[in-house]
Amino acid sequence: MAVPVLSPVEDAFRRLFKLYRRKQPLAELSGVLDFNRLEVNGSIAKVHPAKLNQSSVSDQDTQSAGLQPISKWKAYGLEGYPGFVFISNPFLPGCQHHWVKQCLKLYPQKPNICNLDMHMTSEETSDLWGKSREQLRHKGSRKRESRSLLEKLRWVTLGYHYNWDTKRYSSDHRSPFPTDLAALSEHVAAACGFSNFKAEAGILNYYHFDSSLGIHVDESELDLSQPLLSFSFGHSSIFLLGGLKREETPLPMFMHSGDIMVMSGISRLLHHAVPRIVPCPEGMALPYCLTLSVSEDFPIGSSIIDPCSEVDWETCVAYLHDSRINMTVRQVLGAGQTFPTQPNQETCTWKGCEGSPQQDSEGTGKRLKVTDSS
Ligand SMILES: O=C(O)CCC(=O)C(=O)O
Ligand SMILES: [Fe+2]
Repeated sequence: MAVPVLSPVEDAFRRLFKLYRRKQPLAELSGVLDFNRLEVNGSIAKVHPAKLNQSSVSDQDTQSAGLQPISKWKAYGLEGYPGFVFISNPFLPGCQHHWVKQCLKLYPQKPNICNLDMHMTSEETSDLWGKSREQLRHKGSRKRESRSLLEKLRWVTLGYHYNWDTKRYSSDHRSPFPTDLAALSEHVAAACGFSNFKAEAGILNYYHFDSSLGIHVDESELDLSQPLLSFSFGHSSIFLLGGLKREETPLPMFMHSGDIMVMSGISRLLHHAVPRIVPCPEGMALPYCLTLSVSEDFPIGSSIIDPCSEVDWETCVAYLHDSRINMTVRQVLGAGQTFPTQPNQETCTWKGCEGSPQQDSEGTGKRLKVTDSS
């Protein structure tokens, strides 16, 4: 006889996740912390300025990665969340375009891996950009069923490819990590005090207005003493930052285009989720910061930012109309560390790590990916 599966007791995190994911009626968002509106809602949590290492990266190097000088960044910490740093859009005008284009045009290409590879041939998944451009251009006038391949993209893995089934990385499942994204990540990590951070794995998540990402902890990396970096572009999201235990009540906050989150120390192991994508605060088709162009004196030739042509940007804009892209970057191995020879050998190098499996929103340990509500 089949043993009935008991559904887990609904905890505070799951309750809030469902509340914010709900479409009808939409949840009241006044309790969601907005780092751009601290004068209005700063009392939702105790927010304080985060101390950055201003001399860790030269102004020339930050500029080359499309970032403002570190001295100009608005960076915040949260009382009760040691190691958590929120950097409110530190990108220079027009420089987010490069990262959006890379996420749509370059990073989905082989040898990187994406969700479409799971059920399509390599020929079918080659040149997603070229195959989607026309459809994206006619987005306004077409039916929902005719989503382009780019709009069917849910995730891309870079560097050490995260294995969604085993929830592990391995030495033989790796491709070169993009050098531009490594430089951006290493500058941000250095500014937050992690000058030897190595960008080794990336997970890019692609969301639409009906997408969410369930409750989970990122703990598959073997060196958890290094931070996890998260970069957001396009429409905004509600991000729920929970506790070490899955059921603890999370703090809801907005992530807008250009915002960066750094999770380190204890915060590296906190549960989190993205229940909902919401239109950018300006209520426009595109966040205001994405309508800005690169300034005339930007040193394009000596930058890792490759200017996005007008026609490429048109395709990006059509895609971003109802989308959000998030890039997370992780260091997998500590200096001199290697992968365990036996699959179950514990090698985690941070004492806070208990090595339990990544959990999805149902707490079943199933694969965790961006999903769309039907
Ligand atoms: O999209 C986000 O903001 C979060 C992504 C995330 O948590 C992950 O990729 O592990
Ligand atoms: Fe995560």
